[in-house]
Amino acid sequence: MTAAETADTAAISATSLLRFATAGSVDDGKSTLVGRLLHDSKSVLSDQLAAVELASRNRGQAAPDLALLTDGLRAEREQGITIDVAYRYFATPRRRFILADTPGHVQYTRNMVTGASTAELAIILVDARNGVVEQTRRHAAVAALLRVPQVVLAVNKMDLVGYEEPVFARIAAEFGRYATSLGVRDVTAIPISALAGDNVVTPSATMDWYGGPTVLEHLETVPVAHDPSAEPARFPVQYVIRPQSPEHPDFRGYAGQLASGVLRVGDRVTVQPSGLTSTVTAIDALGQSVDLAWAPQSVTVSLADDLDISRGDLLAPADATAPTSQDVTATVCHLHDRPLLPGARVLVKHTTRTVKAIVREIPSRLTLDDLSPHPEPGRLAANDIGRVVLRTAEPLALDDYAVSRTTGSFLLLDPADGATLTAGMAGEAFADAAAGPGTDAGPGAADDGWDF
Ligand SMILES: Nc1nc2c(ncn2[C@@H]2O[C@H](COP(=O)(O)OP(=O)(O)OP(=O)(O)O)[C@@H](O)[C@H]2O)c(=O)[nH]1
Repeated sequence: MTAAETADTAAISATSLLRFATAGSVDDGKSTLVGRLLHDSKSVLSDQLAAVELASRNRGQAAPDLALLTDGLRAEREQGITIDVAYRYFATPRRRFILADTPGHVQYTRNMVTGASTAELAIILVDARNGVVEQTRRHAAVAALLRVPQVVLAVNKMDLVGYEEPVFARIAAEFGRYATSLGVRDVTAIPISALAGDNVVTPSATMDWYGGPTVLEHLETVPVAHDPSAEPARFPVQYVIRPQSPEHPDFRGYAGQLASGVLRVGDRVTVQPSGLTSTVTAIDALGQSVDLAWAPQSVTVSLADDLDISRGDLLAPADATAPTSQDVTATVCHLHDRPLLPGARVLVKHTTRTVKAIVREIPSRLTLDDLSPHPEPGRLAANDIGRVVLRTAEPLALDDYAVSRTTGSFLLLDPADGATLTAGMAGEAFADAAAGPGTDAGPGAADDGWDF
C-alpha cells in the first residue's frame, strides 16, 4: 500500500464512526428518542428489552416505555454528581456510533459542553407543541460555540399536533434562521414522534409530506469531515522513552497520540514552545515501524537530533507551527459552582501540558438567549459562557479552536485541589457576539511563583 492509499484508508475508516450528542429541555423526549433509536436499530440486547417490557407492564403500560432503556444510567447519575454525561456505543451495518447522552434538567450548558465537545453532530430536540424555546436557543448557541459541524433539529411529538406540516415548517424555519445567525452551516430538521416511532428509524406513513431522511438514516449517511491530511500535524509528547538497553544504547522516542493531521518519516518538525527543529527519522505504531501516522493514532516518534524534549512539548511541522504565546484570549464555559473572577490563579491544562496562569480579565459574558453581552460581565458563574484573557507562566503552543478542536481547547483547573473549573476554546467565538465592555484586571500577582 502506498502512503497516499494508507492515508485514504485512514480517512475511510474514520468516517465509519460518528460521535454525536443529544440536547433538549426537560420532557422533550430525549430518552424516548434514544431508546427508540437503540430499539428500532436492533442495538438492544433481548434481555434488556425483556426487562423494559416487564417494568412497563408492572406500571400498567401496554407498550414498552423505551425511555426506560436509558434509565439505568440515569439512576446512577442521580445518585452522584460525578456522572454528568453517559456515553453509549451502538452500531448498524453502515456505521458505529458514540452517543454522549447529556441530562437536560440541571446544569444543561455544562453538560452539553462536556458531551458535545468531541461530537461531530448534535441532535437538538424540541416539543412540536412548544416550538423553539429559550433552551433550544441556548443549545444551538453551545453547538455553534463548540463548532459542532452538523446540527439536527428533531421536532418531536408530532403526533400531538396532528402530524401537521405547517407546524413543523414554522419551527424548522425559525430554528434555521437563528442557527444561521450563529454561523451554524448545516442544519437538518426532521419531524418525528419518538413515542410512535415516526421517522426515527422507520419512515413515517402518517407524515408522507416529509421527503427527507429518518434520524437514523441521516446519522448513517451524514458526511463526517475526517480527512486527517487536511489539518496540520500536532503531536503532543506524552512520554519520553529512553530504554537505555544494551541493544539500543542511544534510543530515544517520544510517545503520544497524534491530536491532528498526518506525520511522516522525513518531516521537518519544530518542537514547541522551544522552537528547536529536527527531522522525523522513525515512527512506531503498535510495535511496527511505519512511514506515516495520522490522528488519532498513538505512536512513538524518533528524531534525528538529540534535543531537550519533555512531556507537554508539541511537535508540529516546521512550516505550520501553532501560535505560541503567554497571552491567551478564549471563549470559555464555566463549569464549577465556584465563580471565576479576574485575578484568579489557575492551572491551564492543554493537551499533555499543564502550566500556571492568572485570569487577567473577563471582558464579556454572553446572554445565550440572543448572544448579546450580559449587563454584568467581569465574573462567570456555573454554566456561564464568556471571554477570558489569561497570562500563562510559560508560553503555550495553542491553536485557534476554529483550526483544531483538540489543540485549540483547554481546561482551567484549581491549583488548590485540581478541580476542573472551566472549559476553554482559544480564539474568536462568534463573529461579533463576544465583544463587550472591558473590566479591570484583577489584583496584582504576588511574588510567590505567580508573577509572570
Ligand atoms: N405523545 C408523545 N409523547 C412523547 C413523545 N416522545 C416522548 N414522549 C413522552 O414525553 C415524556 C418525556 O419523555 P422523555 O423521553 O422521558 O423525555 P426526556 O427529554 O428524556 O426527559 P428528561 O431527560 O427528564 O429531560 C414521556 O412521558 C414520554 O412518553 C412523542 O413523540 N409523542
